[in-house]
Amino acid sequence: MIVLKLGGSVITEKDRPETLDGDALERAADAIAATRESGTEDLVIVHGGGSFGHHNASEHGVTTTEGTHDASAALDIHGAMTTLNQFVLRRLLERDVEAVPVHPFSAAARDSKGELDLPTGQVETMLAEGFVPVLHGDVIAHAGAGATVVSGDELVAELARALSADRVGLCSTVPGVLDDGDAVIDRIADFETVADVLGTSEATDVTGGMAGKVRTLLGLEAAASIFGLESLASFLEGENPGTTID
Ligand SMILES: Nc1ncnc2c1ncn2[C@@H]1O[C@H](COP(=O)(O)OP(=O)(O)OP(=O)(O)O)[C@@H](O)[C@H]1O
Ligand SMILES: C=C(C)CCOP(=O)(O)O
Repeated sequence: MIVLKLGGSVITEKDRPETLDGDALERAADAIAATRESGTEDLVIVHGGGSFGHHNASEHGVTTTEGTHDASAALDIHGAMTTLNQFVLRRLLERDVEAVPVHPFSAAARDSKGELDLPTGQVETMLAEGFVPVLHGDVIAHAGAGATVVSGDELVAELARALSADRVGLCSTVPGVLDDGDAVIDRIADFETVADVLGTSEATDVTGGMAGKVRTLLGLEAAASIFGLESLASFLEGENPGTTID
């Protein structure tokens, strides 16, 4: 079983609020549809926010740790993410991928230490019935903090653990994690050796950019790959393009 994240930076124009990158989303949907035709592996998709969600969260001062008790602020962030989710679902459905939504705001929560609790029974039943569940970064209730952001990367990690994923892929706007000479780093096994080159996102991003991504993926049992859109098809066909985090 594969857990795949479509980075918000790939499927949107991240520096222009609420702007889809329609071409990139179509290319991603084409690659997914092509492997669904031939493949039998279960697939769970998570997408990030890009220019949907991060701008709204930033305007309301909401991050993964700073919450809000203002329901309209939470709905503003959630609404941007469900709008993007509709675009993603539609492009997949147009290609006969049986994609169905799972909205984390209604399914997950954090405890007072910020630990994510994401029940996955519904995702497992969807998979067993042949659907492709599509989750997304969102706001979720957070004990003692109101509602905070949950990143697509956190959801990927939690799903990979709970569903014992065989493969985890993060399709981003870069061909992998880059070193200080902009070459793709093949393999990352610990945070400290790459900490100096890991930055945040160049665009508005409340969830930590590449540094947050690597940190989240390092704790996983399954190896994870970070790669660019040009390598999505090869990842889905079983290769390990870009950077492997294990
Ligand atoms: N060493 C690095 N190698 C590659 N990218 C890096 C590095 N340091 C910082 N970055 C930044 O991280 C970005 C990718 O992180 P980002 O969180 O934007 O990705 P995403 O998951 O695709 O998007 P989103 O968080 O919106 O879902 C790159 O576009 C780049 O600007
Ligand atoms: C900002 C929100 C609501 C979602 C963030 O998800 P990410 O783009 O995966 O970090």
